[in-house]
Amino acid sequence: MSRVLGIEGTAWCASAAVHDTATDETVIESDAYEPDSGGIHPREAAEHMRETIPRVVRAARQRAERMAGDGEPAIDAVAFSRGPGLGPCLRIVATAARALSLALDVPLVGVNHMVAHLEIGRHGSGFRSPVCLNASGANAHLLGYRGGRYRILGETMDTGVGNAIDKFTRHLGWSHPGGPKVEQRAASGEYVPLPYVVKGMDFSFSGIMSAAKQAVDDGVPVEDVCFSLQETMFAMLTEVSERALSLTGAEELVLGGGVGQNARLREMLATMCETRGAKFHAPEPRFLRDNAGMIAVLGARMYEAGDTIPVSASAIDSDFRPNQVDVTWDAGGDVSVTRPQANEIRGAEAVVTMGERVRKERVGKAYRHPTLDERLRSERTRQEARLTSLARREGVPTPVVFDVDDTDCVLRFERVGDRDLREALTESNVRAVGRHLAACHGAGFVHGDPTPRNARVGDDRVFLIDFGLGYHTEHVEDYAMDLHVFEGSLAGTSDDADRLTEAFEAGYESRGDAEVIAQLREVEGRGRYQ
Ligand SMILES: C[C@@H](O)[C@H](NC(=O)OP(=O)(O)OC[C@H]1O[C@@H](n2cnc3c(N)ncnc32)[C@H](O)[C@@H]1O)C(=O)O
Ligand SMILES: [Fe+2]
Repeated sequence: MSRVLGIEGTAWCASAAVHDTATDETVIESDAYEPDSGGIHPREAAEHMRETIPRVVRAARQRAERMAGDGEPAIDAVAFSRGPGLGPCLRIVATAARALSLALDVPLVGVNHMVAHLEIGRHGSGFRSPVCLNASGANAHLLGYRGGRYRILGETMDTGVGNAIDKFTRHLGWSHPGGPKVEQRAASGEYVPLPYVVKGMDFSFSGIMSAAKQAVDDGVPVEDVCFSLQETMFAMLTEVSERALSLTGAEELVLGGGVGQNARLREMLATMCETRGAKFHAPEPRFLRDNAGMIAVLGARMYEAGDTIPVSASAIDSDFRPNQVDVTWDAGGDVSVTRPQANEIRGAEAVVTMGERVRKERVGKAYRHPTLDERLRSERTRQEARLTSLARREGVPTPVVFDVDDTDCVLRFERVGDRDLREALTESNVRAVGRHLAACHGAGFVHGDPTPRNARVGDDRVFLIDFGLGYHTEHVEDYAMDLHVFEGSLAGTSDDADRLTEAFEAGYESRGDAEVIAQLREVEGRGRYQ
């Protein structure tokens, strides 16, 4: 049993909290930085931390003393947000934490802010092996625990979800944070189409933000743009969450991050989970937005697992990624991969009935706006039929398409393979996938969602299926993204990802363009905190 004081201050929220593991009580003292105009200015934010951290820490210490029994130490350890975040802010928080740990002579715990955003949901729900959606200011990603670390199953390729919304509201001259204001104005809006960009479990917000700004400049009512922004961005997040549940076989979803305070996002995720028969948990708002409570809760778990650091090794890391953290506490079981196949499979998007032939119906999604829903379903049905046939002509094994109905969104295919690649993850099979993707790219299109689930293995061939997210493109970046999606799903689902990734790339290189592999390295190395 322990009582841990946590300190948070990665960007806008100066906060200190105490978590008592005996009573499961968490008290939080916060002081928000509110810029006079524009977005967060790093120097002003750091100034805010300098001014307010001592006060919130003092208040939290007083609360800890009141919680402690007679003769008992009030605080057993000091935990702090080590990153990611704004360097000048992180340094002030770290300095305060080090000083307090030395003064009280208690251990120091360095917490990853993003892992804290999701662990607070796991703590509150009691879920064992959830998929976690972090929808915060500077980030947006899907995580699943496997083999000692949280793996990034999917993430934004550019801006974090909250920052994207805030950039849009800055264009309108609204003050920071923009998220709550967009939610308010959306209440009276109507749907207008905006770009919808999902690549496997990755996604991008840059196109939609420019389109939203342009729409306002063109005179589209602001309420309508706010409404559609939410409908589109949150449908993207819900779709990738569903795909992650489907790919990993997980049956629990937890939400984390400041954007999780948005009622429409929570509603969409809850509806999606209910339809799938999965469980959904969103922490209460005080634990969703930045707060030191989540730092104290995870800090206490780490402290009890002996995961403390000496002051000399407590440097901050402004790009600290969640998959860099060695999980020392009980993070539940690995998300599983393969499950027995039934004749009716509910994938992320469609109901697939396997008879002599395969019938695939893209069913309506109750969570998304009907107009958007119809558009996505019929576009993807048509696209899947076209690209499946085109890939065959390029020598890639794919099923024959017998029938396309883009009104009811039903396709009928030849049945191929006898299991999917998740159950046959061998080097030679992933090498074949590499070769097949190279052939598609050579013909000027991408698959769009190449995961082990979308490859079927037969006696002597590996078939690609499910081209619904594919599109024609000449951009090397798009080809690299295709590879990135496949490699990401290997990392998320296999314990042997490194060896398989190598084989996959060797297969690609045997047919494909070396420039694409070079671009893939670029994509992987890109700092995504904007
Ligand atoms: C690295 C760290 O500093 C960063 N934290 C962060 O950005 O604060 P957080 O509290 O998790 O999220 C703030 C974001 O959450 C958005 N937000 C707050 N209320 C919202 C609402 N009702 N609807 C939509 N967005 C909302 C804000 O506009 C802002 O962009 C992060 O976790 O990425
Ligand atoms: Fe955050």
